[in-house]
Amino acid sequence: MNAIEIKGLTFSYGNTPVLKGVDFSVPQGRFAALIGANGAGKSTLIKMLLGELPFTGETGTIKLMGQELKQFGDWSQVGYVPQNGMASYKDFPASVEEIVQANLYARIGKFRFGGKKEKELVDHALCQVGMEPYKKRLIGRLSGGQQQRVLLARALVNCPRLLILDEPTSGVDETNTQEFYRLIKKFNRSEGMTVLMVTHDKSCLSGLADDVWQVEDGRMERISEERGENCHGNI
Ligand SMILES: Nc1ncnc2c1ncn2[C@@H]1O[C@H](COP(=O)(O)OP(=O)(O)OP(=O)(O)O)[C@@H](O)[C@H]1O
Repeated sequence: MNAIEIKGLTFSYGNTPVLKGVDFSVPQGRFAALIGANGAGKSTLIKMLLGELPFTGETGTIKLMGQELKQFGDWSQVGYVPQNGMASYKDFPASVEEIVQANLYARIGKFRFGGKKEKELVDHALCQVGMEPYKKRLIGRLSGGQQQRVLLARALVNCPRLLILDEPTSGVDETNTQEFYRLIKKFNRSEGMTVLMVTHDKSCLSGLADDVWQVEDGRMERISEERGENCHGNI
């Protein structure tokens, strides 16, 4: 099954077309990278996948885990790490553990606070990314690379089947970038977690991504693969 399947997708901001008939799929368990020039439409595509932009069936189809986006409801299956996720929240008054736990509200419910089980899940997610020792610290008092690791823990706390990352290491130094990629690859391989990562860092892709897709002129083309049969169109 494809974790992501997009057919004939078009999207415009006002009268400006950005996506002009995108065909794209990521089979479950695979690691796909998305590259393309500034303004090519990568983040727009991610926003559409996350249901953050208006979408009508007339402009193509998006399926997540085999379900039409409009019907898809279990967002705990999807983890998301944004670009420079906490950069505009320097004084955000929440601790690392609160930031991660916030992603558990769907299971905690509106009327109570997280209990022992939720605290264990948060600790586990923070341990996985090496940030458990910082759990009481305010998020704004961490470095950019550390904040991105916390956002990765936040994405992982629900054990998602699909992890989407939008330039997760922009502004992160080389050593921490490599460590970040190593972690993502580990979850992809050991947990079978499907990964879609937007990146400008082409040098990282060898040995990391199974497929590399390029967005150009509103369309997508698969330009390379490590495991697969052909280099164009859907798998
Ligand atoms: N909210 C918006 N309203 C109007 N136009 C937008 C909006 N957001 C993005 N755009 C335009 O849509 C196009 C695609 O933008 P998008 O952010 O998807 O590109 P990108 O490939 O992610 O770029 P980058 O690599 O710079 O992050 C760009 O021309 C951009 O200026």
